[in-house]
Order: sequence, then structure tokens, then C-alpha cells
Amino acid sequence: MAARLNISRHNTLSFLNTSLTSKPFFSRNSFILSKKLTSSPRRALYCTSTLESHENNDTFVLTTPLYYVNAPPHMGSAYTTIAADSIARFQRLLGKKVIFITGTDEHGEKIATSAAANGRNPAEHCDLISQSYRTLWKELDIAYDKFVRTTDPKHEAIVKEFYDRVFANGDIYRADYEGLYCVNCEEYKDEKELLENSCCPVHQMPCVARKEDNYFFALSKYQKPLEDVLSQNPRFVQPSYRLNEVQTWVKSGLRDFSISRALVEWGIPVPSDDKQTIYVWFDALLGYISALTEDNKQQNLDAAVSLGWPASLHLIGKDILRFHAVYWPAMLMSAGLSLPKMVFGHGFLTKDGMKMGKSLGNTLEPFELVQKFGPDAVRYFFIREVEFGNDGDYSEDRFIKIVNAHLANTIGNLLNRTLGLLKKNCESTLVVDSTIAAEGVPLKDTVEKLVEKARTNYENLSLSTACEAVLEIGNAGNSYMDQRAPWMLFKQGGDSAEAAAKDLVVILEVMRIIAVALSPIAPCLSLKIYSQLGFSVDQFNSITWNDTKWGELKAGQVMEQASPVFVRIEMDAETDKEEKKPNDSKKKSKAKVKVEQQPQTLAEA
Ligand SMILES: Nc1ncnc2c1ncn2[C@@H]1O[C@H](COP(=O)(O)OP(=O)(O)OP(=O)(O)O)[C@@H](O)[C@H]1O
Ligand SMILES: [Zn+2]
Repeated sequence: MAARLNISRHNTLSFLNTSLTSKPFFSRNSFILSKKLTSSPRRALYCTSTLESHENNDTFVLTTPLYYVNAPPHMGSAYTTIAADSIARFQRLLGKKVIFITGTDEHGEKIATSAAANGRNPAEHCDLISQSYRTLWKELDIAYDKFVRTTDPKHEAIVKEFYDRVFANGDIYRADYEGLYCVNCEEYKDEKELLENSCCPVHQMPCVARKEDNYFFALSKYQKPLEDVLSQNPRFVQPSYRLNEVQTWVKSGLRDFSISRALVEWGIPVPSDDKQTIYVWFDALLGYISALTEDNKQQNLDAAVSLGWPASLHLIGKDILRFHAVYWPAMLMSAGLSLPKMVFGHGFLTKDGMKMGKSLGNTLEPFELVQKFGPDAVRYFFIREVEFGNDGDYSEDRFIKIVNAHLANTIGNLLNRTLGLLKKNCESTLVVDSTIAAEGVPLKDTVEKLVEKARTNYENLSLSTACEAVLEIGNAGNSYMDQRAPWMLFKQGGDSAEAAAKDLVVILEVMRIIAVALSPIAPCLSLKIYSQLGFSVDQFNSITWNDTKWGELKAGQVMEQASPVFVRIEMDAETDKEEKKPNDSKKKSKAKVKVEQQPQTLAEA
């Protein structure tokens, strides 16, 4: 079907401002803003500095997408949120004041349809589904600071105020629109981006032809400013290959987009026309700002902005890159607000090569995963296994293999063995300061280098490589244990036994550093390690990245009784056999958690 994409302006409307370039850009702040079209974009306004240059600023504001409540969360929604939480925890370790924003996007056609299909009114439906996101975040140890709902009246007030500003700036006009619409994307599509039979490439469903009389945002006016932002701030969109994508879109020519819907009742009414509602994306993006408002305080745009805007980082999936890297910056410029510093578009968790998503229904159930394997395993696996930015596929076999090898063996077993030897030979007490124990020990330098590698990679959002660096510390600790064989040295007695006691201090200090460096990804596991090393919960809660420095463990510190910090997952042999029966189409999980103490080697026992 040939799609016609056609915008025809209603020129008779009195508010229409067609001479876009000749009028002041924005009346309230015209001195700064009127310069935007005549000179090159001002850095102060368009500043999109890198995460590094933001380091001096002691506030770090990051956001996940506001998830659409057409269905409960799945592993894809959890993936972005886990990554965001890991970044937030890392930034807190650096001593930043972090505002970590997440929430739910609750307006639009798809929500109304989904509520009706479930026999609920939209408000009830939103309450229920929004709550399921909060519950999952709790289960996954997500420590967000703000949870925003776009049906909250304070959000609505801010959307209206923002709309009025953009309108006052002459960037909103009314026109007819005709095109192909994907209800699942809630977006009109260009025919050239669609698959055969006008199918949406993300949702694999045909788009429908629609014609509407809508309000439009004059995106085309921001063509040059956006091109400048992208070329002058190459880290505005990350990873770099996504920047290329965005630059290609922008270069191909920006077209105004409709920001209201005449046919959708479940939305925020257009301020000047209650027969239309504001387009769900125009509304939802503003959740990043309305989230900053404080209850019981004056709630307007300027007040919200003063509490933390611009965001340091929008973490999103690549499916919604265009909204965040093209529409959103243009909307912000129109309203005279600063741009976020970085938009990072990560890849998809896929199933059979297709994006896992609510609309396709091919999702992986995160509640089930977390109940079975615990939050640390789930968080660790997805961060470690999927290179941040690229797509990644899930398989249970791989999941079990990775978390067992890394968390149970490399980390858990090393701690367990060392504490076992310390109990047997030193009454669970450290005989010497860790700084003294490490004199002349090259492992200390290795650990310091790996800690630095982890830090740089966390900072650059290379989360998988940061995990890898922490694991390398664990591997180095294991090699040290094997080379030194302290259990043999204890048997020899005298100076050898003394050296062995020092070796255990060295390894436990390594474990402590691992706990700090891994705490953004596996906070619960890190706390368990810290506790077994004889620290209190309060002490753990006040750690900073500085605590990755060698030397915190002191002589006389008494260790706790060893118990597995990560319980090995075993394949259930019976279920495994069942699994292999032909015609057994209902695949069940084969894994069970085996609660057993990690074995020491015979020689150590
Ligand atoms: N398969 C996935 N892999 C990685 N992230 C995902 C995945 N699915 C969703 N997300 C995250 O959720 C965001 C989209 O949120 P949304 O609530 O629209 O979920 P969705 O499942 O993609 O919905 P739908 O299938 O209806 O398009 C993405 O930008 C990304 O942050
Ligand atoms: Zn779609």
C-alpha cells in the first residue's frame, strides 16, 4: 500500500506563527534564545558535555525510560533498570549526589485498549501495572530516588506549562495529517522504514493508515541547531554507532511531528483545545523533569528544573532513540531548557533474534528468574554477558554456567576456602595489617591496576568490561592461593606458617576490594562478603570507591563464620531427563539451587 504522508497546515488559525525565524525565539528569555538561530548554538544552552567533563559537578541525574503500562514488566524493562541502578550505585560510590529517576508512562491509545481488554478502567489498570514495576524493582534491589507516574496531577501541570511555552515560542501549529501509524510504537512511520506489507520493523505488525487533524511541533525549525549539537558534542549520543544513526536521520531532513491526538481520550487535554489530547511521547518525555518536583512544594517547570535539570544521562533502549536524541532536544530548545548531557541507547535482549517486548509477547519473566536465582545472579548475568550497547540472547544453560563459574567459584569459593583456613589456623583473626602482609607481593599492584580498569569502564558505561576487571581480580586471588598453597605452609609450621597467615590476609583484602568494586552490580553479594570479613552493615553502607584502595583490613579483625555468599545452581538431573523427552513442548526450567557449603579441597580440610 502506498502511504501518503501529508501535512497541510490550517492557515486560518489565529495563533499560527509561520514566520518562525523572524520572531523572537522565545519571549521570556529572548536575549539568549533569539541568538540561537542567528549564531551558532551557544554552548551554555546546548551544553552536552561528556560524562567526564560533568565529573566536577557533584550531582548526577540519570533516568530509565518511563515504561509503558500496557503490560507488566519483562526482562527487557528490567535490563535497562538494572544497568541504570548499577551506574547510579557507582556514581554514589564516587561521592556524587545521585538522582535516579524511573517510572511509568501511562497515557495513550495502547493503555486504554489494554485496560479495556482486561475489563478495567484505564486508571485502575495503570495503578495495577505501575505497582508491578515497583514490586519488581524492589525484588531486584533497584535503589531509585524518584518514581514518576505520568498520570500524577503534578506531571500533568508541568506538561501543560511546557506545552504553553513551546506554543508561545511559535512552535505549535494545527494541520491535517495522513500517514501510516504503528499503534504499538504510538508513532507515525515513514514508508521507507517499514517492512513488506507496511509492517513495523520493531513490532512486526502492519501499520494502519490514519488521517487526523492534529497540533504539530515545528521540528524542522531545529534542523540546524540539532546538526550542530550532534557535531559539536560527539558524546551526546552513545555508543558512537548510535550517534551515526541519529546524524543520518537528521541529515535526511527533519519533519514536523504531530503532538496531539483527536481520537485518544486517555491523555492530557491540549491546553487550548480539550477535544484533543497531548501525544503520549510529548507527555512522557516531560516525566524526566516532573520527576524532580518535590511533594508539598511549589510545582512548576522552573522549580522542577532548578532541582536537577539537565539530566546527566538518559539510559534507553535503541528502539526509542529518535524520541530522545531528536524530538526531545528540539522540544527542550523550544522551551528554552538545557539539553541532557548524554543519551545512551543500549541494545535489545532478544529471543530467537527478535526484540523481546510486551507487544510481541515473547518475553522472559523477571519475577520468576529473580525468585529462583536471586537478584545478584540476574543482575550480574545480564550486565556481564551483554556488552552494553549490543544485543544479547538469553539461555538458561549459559546463565547457570556464568553465575556458577564467576560468583560461586571464582568469588564465593575463594572466600570460603580462605575463611576456612583462617578459622582452622588463626582462630578467624587477622594476624597482621593487610598493608604489611602485602609487602613485596606483586598481587597488590595487579589488583590496583584492575581496580583502575574497573573504574574507567564503569565511568565509560562499559559495564561488562568493568565486571570482567573485577572477575580478573578474583582470578588473580585464586592464582595466588594456588601458588602459595598456604594449607601446606601451615603444616610446615614456624616461619612458613607465619607466611601462610599473611597470605590469608592478602587474599581477604583482595576479597574486600572485590566486594567494593562489585557492589554496583551485585550489592547483596558484596554485603555478604563484607559481613563475613567482620564489618557491620553500616560500615558497608558507607563505603566509597576510595575503599578499593589496599589496606583496610587490620590486624586483630575477627572474621565471621564462613557460609556461601553465592549458592551454586545445580541442574536437576530428573528434570533434565524429562526435558529431553521428545514432544515435550512445554519447556520448564531445569535449574535448582543447591544450598550447600562450598567444598574446600581435601588438602585444605
Ligand atoms: N528486549 C529488550 N531489550 C532491552 N531493553 C528493552 C527490551 N524491551 C524493552 N526494553 C526497555 O524498555 C524500553 C521500552 O519500554 P516499553 O515499556 O515500551 O517496553 P516494550 O516491551 O519495548 O514495549 P512494546 O513491546 O510494547 O514496544 C526500551 O527502550 C528499553 O529501555
Ligand atoms: Zn512499532
